[in-house]
Amino acid sequence: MATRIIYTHTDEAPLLATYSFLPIVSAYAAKAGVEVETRDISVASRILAQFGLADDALGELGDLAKTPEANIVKLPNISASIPQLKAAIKELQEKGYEVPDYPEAPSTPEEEEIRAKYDKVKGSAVNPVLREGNSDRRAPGSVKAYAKAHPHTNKPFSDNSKTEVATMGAHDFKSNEKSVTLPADDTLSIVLEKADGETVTLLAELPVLEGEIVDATYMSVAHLHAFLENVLAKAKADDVLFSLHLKATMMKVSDPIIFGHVVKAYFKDVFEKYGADLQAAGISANDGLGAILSELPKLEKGAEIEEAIKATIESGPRLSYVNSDKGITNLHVPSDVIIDASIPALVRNGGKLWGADGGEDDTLAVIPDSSYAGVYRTVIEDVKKNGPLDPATIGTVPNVGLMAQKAEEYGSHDKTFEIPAAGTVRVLNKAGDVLIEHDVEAGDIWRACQTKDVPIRDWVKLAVSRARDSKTPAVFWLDESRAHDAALIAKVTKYLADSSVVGDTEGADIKILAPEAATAYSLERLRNGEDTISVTGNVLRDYNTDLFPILEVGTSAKMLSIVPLIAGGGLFETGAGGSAPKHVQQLVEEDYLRWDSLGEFFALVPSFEKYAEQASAPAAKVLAAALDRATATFLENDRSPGRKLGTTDNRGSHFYLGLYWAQELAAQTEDTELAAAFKGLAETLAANEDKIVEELLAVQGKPADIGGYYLPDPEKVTTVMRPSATLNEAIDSL
Ligand SMILES: NC(=O)C1=CN([C@@H]2O[C@H](COP(=O)(O)OP(=O)(O)OC[C@H]3O[C@@H](n4cnc5c(N)ncnc54)[C@H](OP(=O)(O)O)[C@@H]3O)[C@@H](O)[C@H]2O)C=CC1
Ligand SMILES: O=C(O)CCC(=O)C(=O)O
Ligand SMILES: [Mg+2]
Repeated sequence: MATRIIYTHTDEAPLLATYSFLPIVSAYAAKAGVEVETRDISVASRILAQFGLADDALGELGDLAKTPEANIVKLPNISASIPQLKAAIKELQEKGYEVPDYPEAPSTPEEEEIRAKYDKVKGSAVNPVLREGNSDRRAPGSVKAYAKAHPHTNKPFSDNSKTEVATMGAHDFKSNEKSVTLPADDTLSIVLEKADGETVTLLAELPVLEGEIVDATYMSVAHLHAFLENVLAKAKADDVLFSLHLKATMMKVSDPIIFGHVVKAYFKDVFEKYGADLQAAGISANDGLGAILSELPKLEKGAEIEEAIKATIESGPRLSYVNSDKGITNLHVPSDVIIDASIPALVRNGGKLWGADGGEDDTLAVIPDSSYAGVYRTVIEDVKKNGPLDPATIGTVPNVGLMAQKAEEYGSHDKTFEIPAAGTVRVLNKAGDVLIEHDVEAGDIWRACQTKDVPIRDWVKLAVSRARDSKTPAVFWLDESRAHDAALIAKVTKYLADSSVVGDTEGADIKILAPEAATAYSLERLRNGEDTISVTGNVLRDYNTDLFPILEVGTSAKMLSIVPLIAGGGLFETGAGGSAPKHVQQLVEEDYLRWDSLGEFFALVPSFEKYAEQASAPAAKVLAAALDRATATFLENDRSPGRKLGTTDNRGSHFYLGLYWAQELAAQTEDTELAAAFKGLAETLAANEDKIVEELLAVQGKPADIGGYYLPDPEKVTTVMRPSATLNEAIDSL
């Protein structure tokens, strides 16, 4: 397979930005003989692929990620909740694609098959496929320097702030966890023996490898209900906003169920009275209040139910709102409030969220499972006690995350079950021995997780090499009182002592601390201006790489996010954040895109470097070095998009990056042919700066037509995202 860089087409804001930025990248790369191709892994394209109407680009890239040739630049994509999936299906149908409706309650084999296809598209369906390596995310030095010179505001909590985290702490995933490390390759099975003696096979075959850690746990639904009743009463008594924080996208099986329980608990009276009507109409609380409200007009008692819902909101604990103007509550859509981004945004905002009237207030942040809630609780307590973190002076907390081969909770979906009847769930080996068992009740959410040994070794090795290379202390965030973590600690300790795995650890400062202690330790160092690498499992990888960047540099979009693939290739993620749906809304309303592509700029540097190595193409290295210097100039000159109309937006930021990059290429002496090729463009762009900026600003302020949301029209988007004829001509004639 010829070496090439695959630049992914995804969704929402990063997709729009791609229409502006990729023409520049492709033109520059072509001059250096670097091949850049695109693959469409948007949610729309993945739906079409399931029904044979588009290529299976994700499948292709998943295979590629397992080879040394892989060089993939992966932009953030939508991890679709059911309401988003249905909206995408509707848009495709309206555009003439023959894709079936989403079967809410499949009753025939054909419907089951359709449902299974959509389940492959649902939730976080891209990242786990491409992430065939562990994760190295950090704020580049230039970004830290920029943040220190131009600190954003982390607001203080008020003296009597009532904001706090509520979590179960018992009878939840954390407290019920059991773990085993497999002594040999095996095939496990998961069975439920019901109280009446009948045996149900939940999963017939679960192949495992020697040294693999398998754990299982469950959340008791009865205790979840009791907890929710308490927290709803507490939010009401304390007169704070009630907000729920889950990861319904990544935890696509368990968390929508938990979300549904919260919706049902908040609207308890409504569900007691009208639950049967809603169920009969195929309306699921798991899809959120938004989905319920939009289906009500079709119901005979629709108006009555809507009144009851309104009355509950008025009399119940005050809800936090995602968009007060549009009446979108925290409980509207399971994917609107995603914990990794939502809690850091809350901390940055002085512990306040928004209420029904758009005013800010303190909140009771509800995180049902206690596995990682303590991290956020520790941060909130720290900020309450010591004041906000000051971006001008604090250090940094980079992350090395265990992620490969669907490690831990984020790979648990095919092993997660809403238990149909009381009994005992058992994990058995092939010989029939019981490895793990739990007594469960109907409705409990039971799940198993797998963590393979090869990724663990690779992760420990990566942590040590990052600690050594950056001369930064590293802390493994592992809790010996948690069964899974205890198994992991045994391996970490073993591999740290094995130089054949980690090389020389001389001089590397490495600790193991439980997550809360690790948070406190890292925060103390952070306040002293010191850096501490967090070495974590997959969930804290996700949480920490939004949390610390948002507090340190204002956003996780500016992160360097590298996935050294175990097979030798490279996956370069662009930033650590998501696809910023609010940004699309702004573009459509006023032709202004505030998406910051720094993550893309940073990802391309190591991607070109990798290409240089893979294809023995020194010109790619020159391209990388020039881009790196151009990005530094870009930051020095403050060329990132502003937030408001009338300033340089995403498109203008690409012009400046293109200008600086061309100037760097023209000025370098390593590859004189390349320098000559860019001389003219660098001059043209510099000479036309005012004209280009004017052309880019001229379009702002009016609605923009992109011809769709999930599958926008490429021609229309091109027109919107490339509005400067002068810039286009210069780039296209390179
Ligand atoms: N790697 C991936 O593929 C990821 C995908 N996702 C997906 O993204 C979607 C949205 O998730 P959400 O939790 O809202 O998180 P986002 O990171 O998309 O958004 C949170 C906020 O962060 C800011 N932000 C994020 N990226 C940028 C950027 N490049 N430039 C400027 N600001 C940025 C925006 O703030 P403001 O509005 O103030 O400008 C945005 O509203 C979901 O579908 C989710 O599943 C989420 C995380 C990672
Ligand atoms: O895949 C997803 O849904 C989100 C991924 C994410 O948030 C992350 O990796 O930081
Ligand atoms: Mg994340």
